[in-house]
This record gives sequence, C-alpha cells and structure tokens, in this order.
Amino acid sequence: MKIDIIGAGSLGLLLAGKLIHAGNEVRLWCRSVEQCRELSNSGLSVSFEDDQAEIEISGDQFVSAPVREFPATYLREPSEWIVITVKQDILHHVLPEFLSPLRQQQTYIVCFQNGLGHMEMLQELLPYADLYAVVTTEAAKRKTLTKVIHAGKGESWLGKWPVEKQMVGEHHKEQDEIQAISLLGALSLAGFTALLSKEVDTMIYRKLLINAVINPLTAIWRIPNGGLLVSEQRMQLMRELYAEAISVYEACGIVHEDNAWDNILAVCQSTAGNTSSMLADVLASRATEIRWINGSLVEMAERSGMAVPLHRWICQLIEGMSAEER
Ligand SMILES: NC(=O)C1=CN([C@@H]2O[C@H](COP(=O)(O)OP(=O)(O)OC[C@H]3O[C@@H](n4cnc5c(N)ncnc54)[C@H](OP(=O)(O)O)[C@@H]3O)[C@@H](O)[C@H]2O)C=CC1
Ligand SMILES: CC(C)(CO)C(=O)C(=O)O
Repeated sequence: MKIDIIGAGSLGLLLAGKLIHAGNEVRLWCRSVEQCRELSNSGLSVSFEDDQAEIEISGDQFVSAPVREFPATYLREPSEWIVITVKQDILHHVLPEFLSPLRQQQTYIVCFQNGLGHMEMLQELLPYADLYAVVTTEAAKRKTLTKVIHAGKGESWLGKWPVEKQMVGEHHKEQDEIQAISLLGALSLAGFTALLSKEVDTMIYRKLLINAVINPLTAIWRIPNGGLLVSEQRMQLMRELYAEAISVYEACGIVHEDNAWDNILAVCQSTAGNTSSMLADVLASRATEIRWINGSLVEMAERSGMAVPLHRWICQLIEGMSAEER
C-alpha cells in the first residue's frame, strides 16, 4: 500500500518503520530538511523495551522529504492514505497551507491526534476528503531524528468521521469500508492491533477524559503518570477535574462509562513510569495540546451555558508555561 505520513515524530516514525518493514511504500514528510537528510543517509530504526529485535530500515527503502513538497507530489502521484501524525497546534496552524491544495480532491486521511477539534477543521478545509480518526493506546518515543522506541504496545481503533456520515450512499459506504479494511490490514501486518470502530467518537471522548485528568496534572507537578496515585491530595484534584468533565459530558449528552474513573486510575497504573505527552512538551518548551484537550471541555461547557472553573484555570496555567515573554 502507498502511504503518506505527515510528521516524522514519535508516532510518525513508529508507524513508518513498521509499515515499511511490512512491505508498504511510505513517503515520510518532515518539517526540517535536516531530518530528511538524516533519514535518507541513515534510514530509520524502531527499538522495543522488551527483547524484540530492532527494526532497521535503510534510507533507500522509503522517501523522506520536506512537507512543502507534499502537495505537488500528492497531486502528481496520489497515495492510498494520508496519515497525519503532527501535534494539534501544527495541524491547526501550519498544515492547512500544505493540505489546502488538495481541497478539490477525494482523499483518504487518517488522524492520530489526542484531543478534539481537528476533525471538524479538516472537514471544512477538505470537503471531498474521507476522514478517519484513530484512537490509539500505543506509546512511541522518538530518541533522535531517525530512532524511535515503541515504548508500550496498545490498541488502535479506526473510525470514519463524522460518525453520522456513514449514512451516505451505499456505493460510497462500500468503497469506504474496503479502504478502511485495507488500512487495518496493513497496520495488522505491521504488527499493530488495529480494529474498526463504528463509534469512534465515543472512543475519542473516552480518551479525552483520560488525557484531561492525567496530562495537565503530571505536567504541572512534573511527575510520571503513576506519581498521581501516591498522595490523597493529588487524587483529590484528579477527582475534581474528573467530576467537572463528567458534568460537561452529561450536559452535552455524551455517553461515558460508569467505570470511567476506575479506567483513569488503571491507565495511571499501567503507564506508571511514563512521562505524559504534556509533561514531555513542557519539559522541551514546546506548545502543548491543552487547548484541544481541557480547552475543548471548556468550549463544550460554554456552549451548554455551564461554568468549568477548574478546566479553564488549568488551561491558563499550562498555556502560561509555554508562553513567550513579551
Ligand atoms: N507518541 C505517542 O505515543 C502518542 C501520540 N499521540 C498523538 O499523536 C500526535 C503526534 O504525537 P507525537 O508523535 O508524540 O508528537 P511528536 O512531537 O513526537 O511529533 C510531531 C512531529 O511533527 C513534526 N512537525 C512539526 N511541524 C511540522 C510540519 N509543518 N510539517 C511536518 N511535520 C511537522 C515535528 O517535527 P520536528 O520534530 O522537526 O519539530 C515532529 O516530528 C499528537 O497529537 C499526540 O497526542 C496519540 C497517542 C500516542
Ligand atoms: C494515556 C497517556 C496519559 C499516557 O501517557 C497519554 O495519552 C499521554 O501522555 O498523552
């Protein structure tokens, strides 16, 4: 399968390495020319935390190029799937320039981002695109420009966006299913546990709840995920954030599981040693995804006429950490 991957960070390199290893034709689109050069000179490697053998891909087994060359290349020679693995801020503020030349095209695009808001933005930007979201519990950590560690094996759920659009014409629906199943096949052959979801929105909201409680607190306290469970004080703040988020879900009619709180605790335990993605961003002085995680809860609350002071405050606190001084 011919696949374009935009964003050669942790998740992008992991997907690229394993998909190329499984025989797919991958074009990897990077921000920097330096990374493209390193990738074509040294190739890329995926290592594992257990004793699984490292995957080594040489530079001539795939294309790596700067993202500005993506639109012209795609229009000349389209791929079967465009996989987007940049962070939310880049997707909203930088990628539209490189994706908008595809506005009149029918394309298949799949997004791996945590948080909410990007799918709606893409729907408006690319009205003829067939959009899919993936909710994944895989964990990837980029070590250098060409090396990534598969830090935790999880599951990836793929679903069409928006979910209601599944009502469109039978022929299109059949074509969509074939396309989705072929991506799932490629991911499975590459060693991922990849499944089709007819309710990917429910899965997105489930992950949002986890990220909205764990990510900002670990980033503020600079602790690994498991560190949230070690004191009653930390747990109390988690509970308060959780309760506010659940009241938003209830006001907006969003389905949540009865055991959602236990699920958050279970994620803290199973990822106890992990640095959350938000803490990693704060430590590297990068923009975080808070606006699309807790910020999306604030927006949903506002639309329902509710106040969510804790989520609003925590957004400001985190955004203030990476703000540039005037
Ligand atoms: N890592 C993980 O395990 C998981 C990540 N996710 C989600 O996946 C998304 C990606 O996460 P992750 O891979 O960790 O993030 P990273 O920060 O590791 O990777 C993002 C990549 O995007 C690149 N980028 C920045 N600007 C551009 C641009 N204009 N064009 C092309 N590429 C660009 C960055 O390049 P550069 O480094 O040169 O700036 C970087 O390589 C996030 O939304 C995250 O929430 C979800 C589940 C698990
Ligand atoms: C589930 C969790 C909290 C794992 O670290 C995560 O998704 C993240 O760090 O963004």
